[in-house]
Amino acid sequence: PPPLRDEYDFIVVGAGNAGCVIASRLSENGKYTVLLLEAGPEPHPGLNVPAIVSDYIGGYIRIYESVPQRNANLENGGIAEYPVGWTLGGGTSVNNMVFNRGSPFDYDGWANITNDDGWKYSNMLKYFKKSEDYRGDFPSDQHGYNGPIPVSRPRYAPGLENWLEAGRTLGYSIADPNGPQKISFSPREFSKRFGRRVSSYAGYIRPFLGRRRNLRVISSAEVSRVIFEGNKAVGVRYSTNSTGEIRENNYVRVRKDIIVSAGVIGSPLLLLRSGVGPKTDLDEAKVSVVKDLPVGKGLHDHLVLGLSFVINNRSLIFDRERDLTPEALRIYNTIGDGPYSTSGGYVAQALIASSIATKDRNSAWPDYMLYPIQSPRAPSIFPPSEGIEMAEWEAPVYCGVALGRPKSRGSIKLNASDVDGGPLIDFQFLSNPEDGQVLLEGIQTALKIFEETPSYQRLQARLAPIDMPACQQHEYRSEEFWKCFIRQRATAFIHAAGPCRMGKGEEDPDAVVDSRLRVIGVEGLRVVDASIMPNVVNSNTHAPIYGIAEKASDAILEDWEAEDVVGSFRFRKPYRKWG
Ligand SMILES: Cc1cc2nc3c(=O)[nH]c(=O)nc-3n(C[C@H](O)[C@H](O)[C@H](O)COP(=O)(O)OP(=O)(O)OC[C@H]3O[C@@H](n4cnc5c(N)ncnc54)[C@H](O)[C@@H]3O)c2cc1C
Repeated sequence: PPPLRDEYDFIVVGAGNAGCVIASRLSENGKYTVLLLEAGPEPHPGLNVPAIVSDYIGGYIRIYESVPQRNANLENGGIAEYPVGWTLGGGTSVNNMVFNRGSPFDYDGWANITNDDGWKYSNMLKYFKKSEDYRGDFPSDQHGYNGPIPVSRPRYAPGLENWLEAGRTLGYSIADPNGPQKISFSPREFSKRFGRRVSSYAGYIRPFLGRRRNLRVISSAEVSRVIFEGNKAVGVRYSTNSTGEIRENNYVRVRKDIIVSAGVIGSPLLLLRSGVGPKTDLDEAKVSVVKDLPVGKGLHDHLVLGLSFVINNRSLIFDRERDLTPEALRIYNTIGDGPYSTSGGYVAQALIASSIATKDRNSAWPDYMLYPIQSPRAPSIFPPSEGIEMAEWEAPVYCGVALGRPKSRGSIKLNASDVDGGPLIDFQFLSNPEDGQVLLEGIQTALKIFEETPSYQRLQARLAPIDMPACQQHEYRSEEFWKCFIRQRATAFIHAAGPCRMGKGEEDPDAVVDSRLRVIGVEGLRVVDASIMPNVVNSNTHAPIYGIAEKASDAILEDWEAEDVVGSFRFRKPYRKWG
């Protein structure tokens, strides 16, 4: 790698989904020096093989826990686990790779909130296209074909046809999951090439390592503070831990901008520890205040729960023990498909609008997502299938029910008695009752799909009995029962957003960054990642973050190119005077 300098034009904190895009784009034209600091290590190559990610993921995530929630996840004491990627590539090195861009209404809503039409879907489209190398089932002018992130889906997709047929029966169209979102059923597409994961690190950074002398990447380097002189961010302190030898208090200075892309927990935490946040909270934690801003407020996440069903056909599930055979490995290595290419049996999804969307006059804007998981091993956020009684020819499948446009808002705060320890994360799930209503309607639609459509009736699909003592005072499957079930089971979908939300600027009391993602009221500091979304998109989050980061890179380059022109005039003026 190029030698470490004392000072860089740009320092990017966090080589995750957004950070890799920013560091890559800012170093592309060769004019600027860029340092990319990542707290986690190099990712393990095993993370690239979708079916076996769970064997490796443990060493490459950090798991936070929420404070006990009053209305959600009660079966786990209200504590929602929140894992984040802790490795080069961040979330994109550990996630399930489901690629969904979200609804045009999501982005048009951000344009309204920020008063900046640059965020409208029609203006974001070029950035989505720039990030994408589309190989999916729905080619159109909505897609890019030369970007760093390949988007495709394996042909191996057990149960996909049943799902799509059920959608058609219920009157839904089958649509592109990554084009402008519609109320529809779809196959799922993923950020994979040849059945292998392509993370932000693999797509945006690795091809240029050693080739760009102006780009330096350091892994296992955790930034502890942004350092200010007055209200100007001038550098960062970080510790390194590459060879097991910890070196604290390294310092590096910045000439132009520090871009904080440390993720939805890491970014607000770093800002708060550095003195940017609500004055009362910082005073309580004895952190001296650089700028009083609502950092940490506005945290929210999609809320998800799993329903377990049983079907009569074991060939329609991915069963790891049965399916990962030497022959399957041969197929995977030859054509990049087959059981090794599946992200745990994720094959399809549906996006639907509830009565709440209609009440809000947004009936074309879906607000919940349903997705089948064709596997006995559900993600850890769902209960295991072991307890389900079934015949040997039967198989368990799950249906994920996810709230897409949550209205409840929570917060992330420093723990005042341990500023450098874990934060206090409070999603305030279901504090807005409309969120529970949307989930209830989601459950009802899932039941309709599995119990009332011929494609699942042929599979003799049935709901696995729910044994939930906390809800047994309610009639089984009554509305009250489901409301109780939601409070017991619903948990974080790991798509959190909002604690550094963007807004109109200084006059907007809820905003931390302006629409060019500059931290309000300080100089030389930006935030670019999931935490800037004022309202989370109604979709999985990694495809939208590629678009956000591409747009932000353009804004940063534009701003500094304009500044450099002004700067050169500032420099020349005295010459003219003296001349
Ligand atoms: C298990 C899991 C499954 C998921 N599945 C999907 C899916 O299928 N599809 C989808 O679209 N989304 C999925 N997501 C969500 C999605 O991946 C994330 O929302 C998204 O990648 C977050 O991007 P980001 O840029 O905001 O942050 P991240 O990608 O999390 O990047 C932040 C980076 O900053 C680093 N960091 C943090 N603090 C510091 C510090 N102080 N100093 C230096 N570095 C720091 C972290 O290690 C990390 O690498 C999933 C997430 C997880 C965890």
